[in-house]
Amino acid sequence: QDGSAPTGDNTGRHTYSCDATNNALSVETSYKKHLNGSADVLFSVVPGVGTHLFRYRGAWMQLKRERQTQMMPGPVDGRPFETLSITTLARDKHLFPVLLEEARQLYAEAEQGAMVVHTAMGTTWQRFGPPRTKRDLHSVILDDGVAERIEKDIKSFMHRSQWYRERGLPYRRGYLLHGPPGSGKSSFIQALAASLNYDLAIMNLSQRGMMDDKLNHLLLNAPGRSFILLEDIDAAFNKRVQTSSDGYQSGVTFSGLLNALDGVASAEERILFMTTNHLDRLDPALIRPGRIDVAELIDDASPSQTRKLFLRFYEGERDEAELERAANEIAQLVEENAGRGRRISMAALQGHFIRHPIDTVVQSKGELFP
Ligand SMILES: Nc1ncnc2c1ncn2[C@@H]1O[C@H](COP(=O)(O)OP(=O)(O)OP(=O)(O)O)[C@@H](O)[C@H]1O
Repeated sequence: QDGSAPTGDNTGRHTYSCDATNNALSVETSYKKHLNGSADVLFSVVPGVGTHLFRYRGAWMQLKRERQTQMMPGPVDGRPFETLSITTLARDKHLFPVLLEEARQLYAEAEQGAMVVHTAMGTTWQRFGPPRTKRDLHSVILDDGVAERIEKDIKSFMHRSQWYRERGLPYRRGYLLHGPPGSGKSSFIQALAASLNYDLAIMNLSQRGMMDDKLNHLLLNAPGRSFILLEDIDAAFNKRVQTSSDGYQSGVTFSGLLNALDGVASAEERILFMTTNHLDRLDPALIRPGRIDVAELIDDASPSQTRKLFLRFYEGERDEAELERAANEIAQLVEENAGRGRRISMAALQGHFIRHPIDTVVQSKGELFP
């Protein structure tokens, strides 16, 4: 470390130079903060800014890493532009395509099986931590037919770019998932994106400093091949413009959201998901083709979801007939309580299954509806 202030930003990616001279290595640190407050820190040693010599398949090559003062514009993460130049003797130049192809493959392997999550920071999108392991779509259990309907719709949209283009329509689709907390809205969107090899760009409209113009800019400059997720959209306009004690203003207005959704059409595909716990608080003007094309209720646990979640959790721990009996018993309890207007979220059911091994899960079922 050369004692200078780290370059970087609040995403947690910092680069410290080991040495100001050439051939220096840099240590790149990235951290990912979890919701429970814990953090993972990763280090990697990379060639620092300057000139480096290395051997590749018997040939000497020179790598020059230069950093410009300008920052990368648009949906990337505010890092400076860099140029990497590789030089070798003319007799070894056939190795360039080999080296680039190997680099491409290594990159693809590292990203495979993982999805990148971007979050909105100011007016740019930033990668949120290292790529995440993809969640299996079948691990999110929605009520019968719901997941299949959404999946079918989105796949059909993905095959219709030509159709939209020929009719001069903006190539966009909007989905609204509404329902109580802990029903799997966010988990499903994340798993669906992963299953279709898309990344996720998450934005919360009520986050500090979010204003109409920022929202518009972020939507227009969303990262490529990503689902955009606007969380808790109702929370935003209930507050209107707020000024906190430090004079900081934030607030997205309803007309600001409509403008951003309708914004200047680009040829790029846009797949937008919105979630809310309160459908009744949304203005019907939102539900219009191009803004929200498909709205689905993602509700508290149904008896069928309860059964499936149970079987997924305890699969293989008893013989099938015994598991079926236990699953049905819990599902029946959920059904009886629903009849009395008492519902339970999938998140709460999951919590119960995590707390109890198969031996105690049925006898402690009373805890589900205290
Ligand atoms: N339908 C489901 N199937 C499997 N797991 C679920 C389901 N619903 C919720 N969970 C589990 O509960 C937790 C919370 O779920 P999630 O955040 O997706 O809910 P949500 O509906 O988006 O909630 P909120 O409205 O509060 O954002 C996650 O750990 C998830 O695995």
